Amino acid sequence: MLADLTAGAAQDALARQEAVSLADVEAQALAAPPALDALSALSRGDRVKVIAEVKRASPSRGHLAEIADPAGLAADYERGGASAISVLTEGRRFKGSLDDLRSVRDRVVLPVLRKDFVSMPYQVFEARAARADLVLLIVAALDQKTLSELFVLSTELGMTTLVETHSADELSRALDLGARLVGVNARDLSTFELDKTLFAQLAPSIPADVVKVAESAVSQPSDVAAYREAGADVVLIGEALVTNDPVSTLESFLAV
Ligand SMILES: O=C(O)c1ccccc1NCC(=O)[C@H](O)[C@H](O)COP(=O)(O)O
Repeated sequence: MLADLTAGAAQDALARQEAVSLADVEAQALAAPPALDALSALSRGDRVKVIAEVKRASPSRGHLAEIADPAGLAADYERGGASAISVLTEGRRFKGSLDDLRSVRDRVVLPVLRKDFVSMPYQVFEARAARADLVLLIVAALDQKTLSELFVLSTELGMTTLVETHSADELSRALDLGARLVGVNARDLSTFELDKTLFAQLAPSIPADVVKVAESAVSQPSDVAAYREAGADVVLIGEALVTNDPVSTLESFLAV
């Protein structure tokens, strides 16, 4: 599944490259206003922070929410206390787009994450051209050379990279890069199985100065509390926010 998602996202990026060349998208990226300092926005504070996700659908859950106005939803997230917004831009299975990201960027002042299956420099330039402040790189989807090249490119463009892991080996590959923002996804992206204990298993191996993100599987405040107890600085939440009232649900998660 992860290989299919990554290959599909690359195919779609190559199709967009027919319309806007690599040189043009690079020029747009370099001309964009500077990225916001997402790492500072997400660094450990007294309370857990939330990256709130704009997520219409997913391979594991199918249709989740219509979200006709992604910018309006992001504004609700901002009002509810989110520290950053994640926008799924993958079109085939998540029904997202870069237009969603651009409209969110225009509405909120929070850092915005491009959440996609990135495997090519073109997609990193696109993210910055759309004024994303963060980009996701999934260790399981990339060999170490490609991962490193995309990480360096994202950093050179001024973005923060959320490096996503799902095992001890992937975590060590993320730390080898010098990643400052590391995610542990409870969801196995190939089987969709959720392991809410994975973050607690891997977190002790993440250095104290690395910002730790627990991703997926939050459905109630006690899930946020458990991630926080296990050392999460940040929790990334999608489904629970798009299928419930976003402001009050977010507030309940932040009250733990
Ligand atoms: O959500 C999926 O089904 C999925 C399947 C394959 C690859 C990625 C997938 N989701 C991306 C994410 O990791 C989540 O959108 C994100 O962590 C939020 O998760 P949740 O709060 O459980 O919606």
